[in-house]
Amino acid sequence: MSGTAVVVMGVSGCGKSTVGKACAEALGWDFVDGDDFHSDASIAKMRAGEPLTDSDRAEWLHRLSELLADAHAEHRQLFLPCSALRRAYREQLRSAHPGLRFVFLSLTQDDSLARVSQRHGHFFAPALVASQFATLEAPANEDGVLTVDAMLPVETLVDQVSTWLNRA
Ligand SMILES: Nc1ncnc2c1ncn2[C@@H]1O[C@H](COP(=O)(O)OP(=O)(O)OP(=O)(O)O)[C@@H](O)[C@H]1O
Ligand SMILES: O=C(O)[C@H](O)[C@@H](O)[C@H](O)[C@H](O)CO
Repeated sequence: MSGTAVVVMGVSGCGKSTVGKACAEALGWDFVDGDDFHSDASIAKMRAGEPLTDSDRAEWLHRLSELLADAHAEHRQLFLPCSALRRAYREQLRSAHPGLRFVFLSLTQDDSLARVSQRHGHFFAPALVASQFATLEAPANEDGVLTVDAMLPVETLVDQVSTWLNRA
């Protein structure tokens, strides 16, 4: 699995950071949080309850693509949480890292809203959850994708991801 990178994707509150971090710890891989690559302007927008546009996301995805290209060149094993809501965003990331994999954490809008509303100290405004679902293009029929139920316990999700990676 040398050089494997996994983008943990899905709408806000699906558990990308939690599950990505737990998988990285369990497997001894690197963890880099995609949210750390947003511009200050994008963070301010999300805090204010304003959805990001394609052009807001373009620069962010460009930075993440550079990170993935470096990881590929260095044969780094990496978990990277990134919403990657649209297929075009995923294609952009794939073009930076051949063989890039995605774990899609799937959950309902009600469950996402409940999680985002209960979470404290995070910039993401709960009012934005609906727009996340409006933007989401689920990664059906795409190669290298594992879809999992985001409401399962974290340990179960780590097991599912590890089994999938070991099978490849
Ligand atoms: N499998 C799970 N079971 C129970 N609670 C979970 C699970 N996954 C995440 N959570 C909780 O749900 C909330 C959202 O999780 P997290 O911040 O990891 O989501 P996220 O997808 O990274 O969100 P964002 O994209 O908004 O940063 C947190 O309070 C976290 O503790
Ligand atoms: O693509 C987007 O609309 C945004 O990037 C969000 O999804 C955030 O990155 C994150 O999920 C919030 O914490």
